[in-house]
Amino acid sequence: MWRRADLVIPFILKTPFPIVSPRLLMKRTLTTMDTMHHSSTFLLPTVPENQRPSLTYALVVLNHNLPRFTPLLWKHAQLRLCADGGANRVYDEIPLLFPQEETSVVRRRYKPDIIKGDLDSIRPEVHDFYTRLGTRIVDKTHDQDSTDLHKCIACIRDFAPVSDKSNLCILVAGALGGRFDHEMGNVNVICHFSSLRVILLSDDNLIHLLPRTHRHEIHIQASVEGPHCGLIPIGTPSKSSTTTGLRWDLNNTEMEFGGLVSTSNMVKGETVTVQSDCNLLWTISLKKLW
Ligand SMILES: Nc1ncnc2c1ncn2[C@@H]1O[C@H](COP(=O)(O)OP(=O)(O)OP(=O)(O)O)[C@@H](O)[C@H]1O
Ligand SMILES: Cc1ncc(C[n+]2csc(CCO)c2C)c(N)n1
Repeated sequence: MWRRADLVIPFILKTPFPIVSPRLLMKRTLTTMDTMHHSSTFLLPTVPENQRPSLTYALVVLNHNLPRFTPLLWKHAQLRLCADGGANRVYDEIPLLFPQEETSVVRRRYKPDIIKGDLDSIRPEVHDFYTRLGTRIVDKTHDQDSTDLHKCIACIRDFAPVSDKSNLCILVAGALGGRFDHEMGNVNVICHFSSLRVILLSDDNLIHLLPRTHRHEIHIQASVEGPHCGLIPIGTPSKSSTTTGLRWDLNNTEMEFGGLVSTSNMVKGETVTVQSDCNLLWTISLKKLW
């Protein structure tokens, strides 16, 4: 659980996926490589007892169309940030998801803990509204070399309590389907913070990184996601990727941009496993339920 004091006391990052040398990595691959589990239970209205995640969630709202399931993410999260103009989205769009309720009541219920960025997009009335509610507004105008999302993830990484770091999961709402430079900037952020679990979300898609340091088990929540999926080598070509549970499985397969990348693939059952010599992006379609 985050307390206010936790937000102001920096801690040294203890990476959940320690950096290992290629030789050691090879040795571990041949012996035991740790398995990392992934499950989109944060998209379920109620999570069954036997699927309760051991993760702590933080939510970052970006300045693009809010996914309709944002209230669900908000409920799961223990810390809620808006990246600059993301605050306008919470202010304008959350009340539209509750048409039966009074706008001002809904607005007060959805109070971000922090608004962070260069603050060139948040509107003055939105800034005033959340200042009065007690939201911490962090102005970083001088930094024009990193995106507002980058600033938010760095803030969560630096200020989350040490005990929460290894099971911290950051959900990013409104990350896809907008301006392509912003989308690529958002994907770059998950690569930059590759030791953290960061999940990019839109109404239609979910994307996260599968670090090469681990074997991965993805537990498909078929009621909310799939069947369309993809595995994409990002940054460097993969000499060898192997999967189970896909319509078109990879078997020590090479992948690279300009050659083969696994798009338009499909999940077959409840579990997909992935192992690769490179970091891969995992993407899966979301169902139109909300
Ligand atoms: N069209 C979009 N598609 C995807 N993500 C977006 C889009 N617009 C904004 N974002 C995300 O929301 C964050 C906040 O955006 P905002 O519009 O407030 O500021 P910006 O000046 O456009 O972004 P930045 O300062 O990060 O370049 C951005 O850092 C980015 O991650
Ligand atoms: C090579 C290079 N390309 C673009 C930018 C501009 N830029 C990158 S992130 C960002 C957002 C700040 O909120 C801005 C303006 C830069 N600095 N360096």
